[in-house]
Amino acid sequence: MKVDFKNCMIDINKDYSEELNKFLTLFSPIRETIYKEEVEEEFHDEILVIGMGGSILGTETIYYALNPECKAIFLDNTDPESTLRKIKSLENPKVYVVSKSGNTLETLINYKLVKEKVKVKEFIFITNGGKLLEIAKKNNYRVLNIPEEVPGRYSIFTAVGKAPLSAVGVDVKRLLKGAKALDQIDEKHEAIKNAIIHYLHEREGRDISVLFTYVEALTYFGEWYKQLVGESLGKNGLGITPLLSIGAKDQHSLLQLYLDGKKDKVITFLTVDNYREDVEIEFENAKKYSEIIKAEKLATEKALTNRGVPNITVELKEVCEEELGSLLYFYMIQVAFMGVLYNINPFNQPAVEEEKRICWSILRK
Ligand SMILES: O=P(O)(O)OC[C@H]1O[C@H](O)[C@H](O)[C@@H](O)[C@@H]1O
Repeated sequence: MKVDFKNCMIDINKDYSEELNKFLTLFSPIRETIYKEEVEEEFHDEILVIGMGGSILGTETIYYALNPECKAIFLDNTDPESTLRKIKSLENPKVYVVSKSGNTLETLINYKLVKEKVKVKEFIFITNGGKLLEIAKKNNYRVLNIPEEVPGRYSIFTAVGKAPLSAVGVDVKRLLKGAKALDQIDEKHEAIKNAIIHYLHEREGRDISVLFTYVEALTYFGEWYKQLVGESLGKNGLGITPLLSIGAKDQHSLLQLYLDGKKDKVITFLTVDNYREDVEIEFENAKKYSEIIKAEKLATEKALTNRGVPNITVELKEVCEEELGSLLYFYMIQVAFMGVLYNINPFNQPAVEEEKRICWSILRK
């Protein structure tokens, strides 16, 4: 992957070595995960993953981006229509139940529903404790653990992602290879630079981070990015707001706002050099279909730049395991380093506990 900062419209003129040293200590448990290759699950032609937030979004990101042959269904919410439609489509799945705490309400109820309604080939629990570990022990399910010091939304390179992804045939070693390719972390690292750029813009009031993906296969990456940014940085009245847009179609819905609305945004284009599918077609001077969306992205980039809207382009060679491993690791570095710049803990999410307490009390009335 490569990052183009030419339209970032801000100068980095401070030494961040002190913050970098603090970051390297903070980030070390996450760095360790990309060097552990132990988890390889047997391939199965139908899997179901049950989880929430960091326990499922990374796996969905990679699955939906690569779109492997094997069928995978994800229960990541409690919407009855969607959940029951998914459950009805299952025949005899291998089921991964993923929850670091083991106490997440949605994961517990979705496990119970599947246990009662689906003929399951095998349950594998990826958890460190709580009610789920008790259930696993009682039913003698296989249990995989997550390094305790790795927060959920940074855990894609642990068994959380590696187990279900290897079960659907994703080449996890290539995923890790992509992350390792970005593991020489110094002040010149592009993720560190991108962190400082977004931090400095936020300090000047540009606190909305628009992820404008011109690759529909990376839509779920946007969901993962939302949680990573929202939960890591939204503390003590601080943070930036992640907003997902899909190119080229959002040029016809949100671009007016980005061009002529409040100047409170930093746009990140997410593109590929090579689309995995393409077709020859003559249209104006274009000879291939992919030339259209590339022209649209370039035009949008120029229009935003002409209006003084800061924008950065992150370009993957194409959507593949290595590039996805690099992309996820890039943003984990960026967001964790932004936590250091804000002097907050990017790895917890204390505020969400209040909602959970209230919900359990409602259900227990
Ligand atoms: O993995 P779990 O313990 O089930 O947690 C799943 C998710 O729920 C929590 O409430 C947090 O919002 C997320 O950071 C976490 O990823």
